[in-house]
Formats: sequence, C-alpha cells, structure tokens
Amino acid sequence: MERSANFLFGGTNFNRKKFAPDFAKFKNRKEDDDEDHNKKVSFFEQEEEEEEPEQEKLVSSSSSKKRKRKSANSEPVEGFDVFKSSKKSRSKGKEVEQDTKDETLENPKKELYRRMEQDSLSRKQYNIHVSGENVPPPLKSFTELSSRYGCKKYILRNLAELGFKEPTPIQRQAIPILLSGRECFACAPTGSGKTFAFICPMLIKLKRHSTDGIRAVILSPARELAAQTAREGKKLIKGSKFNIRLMTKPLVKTADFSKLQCDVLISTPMRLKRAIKAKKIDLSKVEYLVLDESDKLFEQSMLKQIDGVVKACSNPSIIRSLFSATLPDSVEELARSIMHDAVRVIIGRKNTASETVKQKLVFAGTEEGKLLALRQSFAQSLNPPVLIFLQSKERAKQLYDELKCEDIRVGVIHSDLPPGERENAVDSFRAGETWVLIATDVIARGMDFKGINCVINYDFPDSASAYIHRIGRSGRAGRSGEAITFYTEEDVPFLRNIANTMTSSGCEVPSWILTLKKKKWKKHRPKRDSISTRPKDSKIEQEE
Ligand SMILES: Nc1ncnc2c1ncn2[C@@H]1O[C@H](COP(=O)(O)OP(=O)(O)OP(=O)(O)O)[C@@H](O)[C@H]1O
Repeated sequence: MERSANFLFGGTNFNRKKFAPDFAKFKNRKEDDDEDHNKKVSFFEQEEEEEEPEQEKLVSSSSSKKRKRKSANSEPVEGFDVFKSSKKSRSKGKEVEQDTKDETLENPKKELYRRMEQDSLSRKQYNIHVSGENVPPPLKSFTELSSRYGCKKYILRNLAELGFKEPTPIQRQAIPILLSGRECFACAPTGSGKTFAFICPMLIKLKRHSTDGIRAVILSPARELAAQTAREGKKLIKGSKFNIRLMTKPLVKTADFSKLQCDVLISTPMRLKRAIKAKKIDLSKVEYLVLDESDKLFEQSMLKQIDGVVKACSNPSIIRSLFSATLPDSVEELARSIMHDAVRVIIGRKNTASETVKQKLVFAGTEEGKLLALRQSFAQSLNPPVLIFLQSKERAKQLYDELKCEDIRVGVIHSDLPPGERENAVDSFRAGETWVLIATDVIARGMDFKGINCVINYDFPDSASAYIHRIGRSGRAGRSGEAITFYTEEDVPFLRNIANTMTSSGCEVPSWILTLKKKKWKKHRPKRDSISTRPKDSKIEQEE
C-alpha cells in the first residue's frame, strides 16, 4: 500500500523513456542546456503535484516577459461552473495559442516545455488537478477525439445530437487519460458529466462490436442508476453495432451469457456477483471496468461483492477506473492498492457540493414542525419537480401516506418496493406525472432528473457525502437549483459538518453555526417520532 501510494503521489518525475523521441531531437545539445532542462522539468513536477493551483509557482520559473503575460492569463477560476463555456475562457485559450505562435519554434526542447505549459494553463482554466506520471493533455474540444484518437464519426454525431458543444472539465481530462490506456480515479462535482467521461473512451477504445464475450463492465450501486447509465450509453452508440446490456433479474435467470451479444454490461454489484457465483458469466475478457459512485461501492455492505467482480475480471491488461463526486481518503487508499500507474483527477475541490445549488438550513424544531414547514412551503409556492429525502423507508412511507391525499401529485421510492414499482416511480417523476418524489438515499446518487428545482432534506442527511449527493440531484448540467435542509434539536450537533460543506460551495451560513464544535459523525440517523399531523386522539381512535 505504502509503495503504491508513493508511486502515485511521488510527483511527476519526468519520464525520459516515454519522451525519448522528444529528447532524441536535441540530444546533441550542450550540457548546460540539460541543466536548464532539469530545472524547468522540476517546475512542472511541482505544478502537477499541487492539488490547489498556485499561479505564483508557475509564473516564478519563467522570464519576466513571460511572467507578465502569464499573470494576465491565469487569473483564478472564479467559482466552479462545469458548463461554463464562457467567451472569457475561450479567448484565454486563444491568447495562449497566440503566445505559442509568437514564440520562436526553433528549439524543440522549448516546444516541449511550451506544450506542457499550455496543458498546465488549460488545466488551471478548467480547475483540473492531476497527480500521476505523464498525464495526457486535456481535450480542447470533442473534435480532438477524432484528430487525436481516431474516434468514429457516429460518436461525434451522437454527442452533437445530444447538444453537447464542448467537453466538461472531467471529460476534458478523464477521456484522454483512459484513451491513453491509463487507469484513473476521478472526483468531480455532481451533475458534471462523469457518465460520458467514462463511456466515451470505452467505446472509442473498443472500436467495434465483437462476439468475443463481454468486453466492458460498469458497476453502479443502485438499479435505477444502472438503468440510467445503460440508457445514456445507448444514446452514444446510436448508429453502431455495439450492444450495451443492463443486468436485470430475468437476464441473470434466463440468459446464456456465452451466446449473449454484449460489449458493455452494466450492473449492480449484487446481480453481477450472483451471476459469477452461479458460474453463468465469464468476465475474463473484460478490458474495461468502471466503478461508478466508487465510494459507495467501497462501503462495507458492497465491498465483498466488488471484490468478487474485480477478481473475476482477470484480464491482466484491464483498465479500471473509479468515478464519484466524493472521494474519501480511505477509498483513495483502496483504489491505489488495486490500480496500476493510475492518474488521480480532481475537478475543483474534492468532496464539495455543486456551486449551482442555493442551499438553506431551516430549523423545524420537532417532527411535527417539519411537516408544518413542508405544507407551508408547498402552500406558498410549489415549484415542481421537487425531491424529498428521508432517512428510512418507513419514514418515506409515512410521509407519502400524509401527502398522498392532498392536492399534490406525489410519488414514493424506497428499497421495499418491487422493481417494477420503483421503475414506475422514477418514470412518472421524469415524465412530470408526479411533481414531488419522496425517496430514501436509494436514489440519492447519480440519478439525473432534468431540472429538479428543489431538493428537500426532510431528514437531516447522515453524512457530508450523503448531503452532497442528495442536493446534487438539483443544479445539474450548469442549471441552478435549490436545497432546503430541515433540522431539529437532535440534528444540531451535526449542523457544523453540513455548514462547512455549504460554505465551501459558496453558501452563507448563520455565524453561530460556524462556532459550533465539529462532531465526528458516523451515520447520524436518530430515532425520530413518526410523521403525522393528525391529532393524537384521532390516532388512538384509529388504532383501536
Ligand atoms: N459535455 C456536455 N455538455 C452538456 N451537457 C452534458 C455534457 N456531458 C454531460 N452532460 C449532461 O449533464 C448531465 C449530468 O451528467 P451526469 O449524469 O453524467 O453527471 P455526473 O457527474 O455523473 O453526476 P453525479 O455525480 O450526480 O452522478 C446529464 O444530463 C448529461 O446529459
């Protein structure tokens, strides 16, 4: 573990082997040139190691002429908006290119530095932070996929049909990494386009449909997310012969996997592990394995299944990648222990909430107070679609029972419902047939409902990562959203933890909350009074 941690974070030692052709170009140069070169390389080593961008360091190692120009080009990225395709950033890119042209190109060594410097500036521009050796440059545009990597036309056509004009920051960096055959673990905000960041390179690398067994596996922690990923993937393979399959219960039961036409299989760990255990499926030819929402997959409850899948994918040249909006250190440790020559990519700051969501804390006092506050807010302005999170299926059912008789089109989803009903709940919400969806954390991760206006944490989330994922169902793909978190007396000790997440994504928090002591929390799910505003007497009557 120690050793792998060192190799991954040991900084970007310049790999002379890999850059042999570049070195060959100037191998006859004088000794002092080499010294000069070493100095400049170490400057890039530093830059690549940094998690927080430090423009000063970049600037200090250049000439004063360059210093001026760079400082003009490298102002801090204000806020983080993944879909910000601002003219400002584009024109910045042009200035950098112009600089490059202006500079003399006579010295290939300088050209190499310039390319590296450009990559650094481009990363700075998109708030991309990388660690690892010889990280490929970020994409400038989707069209570079064909010029640099021979991507088939149908993929570019499908991206254009989806209305994607330019790659998001995670796509800019993760796609070239995976295309260059490197493993990768990536942390980027909710709603920032991670799904296509791993599906795109997979399809480009697999090139064409093959009948030689399953070639790629994507693991998702929940059925709904697996189904969504399959649907998104299918949008990208339109016009090709690729087969993307979702691992469903009937498929596990009935399919003969040795004959099944399947290039990419998308599954929850449980379903796949069952198929492996029943010796129904051969994953030895899998070339790509993606662990989506990897921190969830690495939780104790799923770890055994994940282990089984990772072992079954026994192809020694497999490329594994991990994606999530939250990446705890413990998961990084685990990732490092299973990955080789991996690149770590962080967009913005690790483990922060989306900046496009306006977040608010509301003191509701008691359980009864929460229901009153909810009704009041619906009466004042119900701006659907609204997603409400509760801490357990029992409580989700209770709130649903309370609201279903009212004039609100409400649905519910939790793990007790049969798969068909879960699917219907999601579909009706997507179609706008229900306005309010009451849910447990089963759909807190990864689900991409277009245009959710408001997420209500009816029950206080049990961890900072649960908070980040829940509220991340809103404010996706550059849209704005709102998140309201109710709290009662019981939740006060944990307020500070959420408050920190709120402030680091630019939201205001009452100052008294910031003076509270930080409390270590492990799954804060207090026993709460049941949800009901019916007078206590009438409840007794009914029970009798
Ligand atoms: N390059 C792009 N340009 C515009 N929209 C995009 C682009 N890439 C993805 N999207 C859209 O952004 C939305 C969010 O993408 P996605 O679901 O992949 O986010 P995510 O980062 O996986 O979020 P989460 O962490 O919640 O799982 C989707 O609706 C997707 O279609």
